[in-house]
Amino acid sequence: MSRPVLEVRDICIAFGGLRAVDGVSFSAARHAITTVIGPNGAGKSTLFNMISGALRPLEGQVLIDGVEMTGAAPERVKAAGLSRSFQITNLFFELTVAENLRLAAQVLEPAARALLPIRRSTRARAKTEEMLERFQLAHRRDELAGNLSHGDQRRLEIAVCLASEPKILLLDEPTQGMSHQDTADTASLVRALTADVSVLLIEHDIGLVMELSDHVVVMHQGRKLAEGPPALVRADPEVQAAYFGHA
Ligand SMILES: Nc1ncnc2c1ncn2[C@@H]1O[C@H](COP(=O)(O)OP(=O)(O)OP(=O)(O)O)[C@@H](O)[C@H]1O
Repeated sequence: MSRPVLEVRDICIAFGGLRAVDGVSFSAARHAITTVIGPNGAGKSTLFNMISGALRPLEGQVLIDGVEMTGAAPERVKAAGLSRSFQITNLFFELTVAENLRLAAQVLEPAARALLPIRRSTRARAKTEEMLERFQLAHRRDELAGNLSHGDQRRLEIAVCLASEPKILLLDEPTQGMSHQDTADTASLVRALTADVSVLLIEHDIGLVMELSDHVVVMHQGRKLAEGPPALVRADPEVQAAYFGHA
C-alpha cells in the first residue's frame, strides 16, 4: 500500500479549558475522498485549521506526503501540496474568471519566469484553459467572478484551488447553499477530482457523504468516534446515537 498523502497523529488543541480536538488520528489515502463528519461543535473545522497551518496543535503531528508539517505556517503547508477551499473567499470578485485561475496557476511557472509578461506564462495559461473546460466555466471566462451565480462561484473556487496542482485538497461543505442541480453537478466534479488529487472533505449532507466518500472519519466532542467505509460507519450504533440522534 502506498504511503498516505496525509497523516494526522494524536492531534490535540484546547481553547481555555475546552479540548476542541482531543487525540485524533487518521490517514487520508491517495486519490481517494476522505470525509470528516460529526455534529455541530465536534471539532471538524478546528481539525482542518490544524492541518492547514491556521492553528498550531498543542500535541500531535501532521504529515503531508510523509513530511512533518506540524505547526508550519499556511504558506509552507500550501507549498508542501495542500490547498484549502474557504468556500468562496479565495476569489477576487473584481477579476474575471480566467484571471482568477491564471493568478492561482502562476505558481506552476519556474521562479525565473515569475516577472515575465503574462503571455509568456505558458504553463499557467495552459492550466487556466484546462480548468475552464473541466469546470464548465469556459463560456464565462471574461465574466467578473463577482457576477457569477453562487453555484458557479463555488465551482470556480474549487478550480482555483486545483489550479496550483496540489496533492491534497481540503473542501469544507463544497455544496452548501447550492441548488439541487448544482449540488449534483458539483458532486460529480468532486468525484472526478480524485484522478489528480486526494480530497479531504467536511460534509453535513449524509446522502452526499455516502455517495462520495471512500473513507469516513466521525468526530464527536473533539474525539474520533469511528472511521471506516461509509456504509459500515453509518451502521455503527455509536455513530447512529451521536450523529443521527437515534440508536
Ligand atoms: N477560536 C476558538 N476559540 C474558542 N473556542 C473555539 C474556537 N474555535 C472553535 N472553538 C470551539 O471548539 C469546538 C469545536 O468547534 P469547531 O468549529 O471545530 O466544530 P465543527 O465540528 O467544525 O462545527 P460546525 O459543524 O458547527 O462547523 C466548539 O465547541 C467551538 O465552540
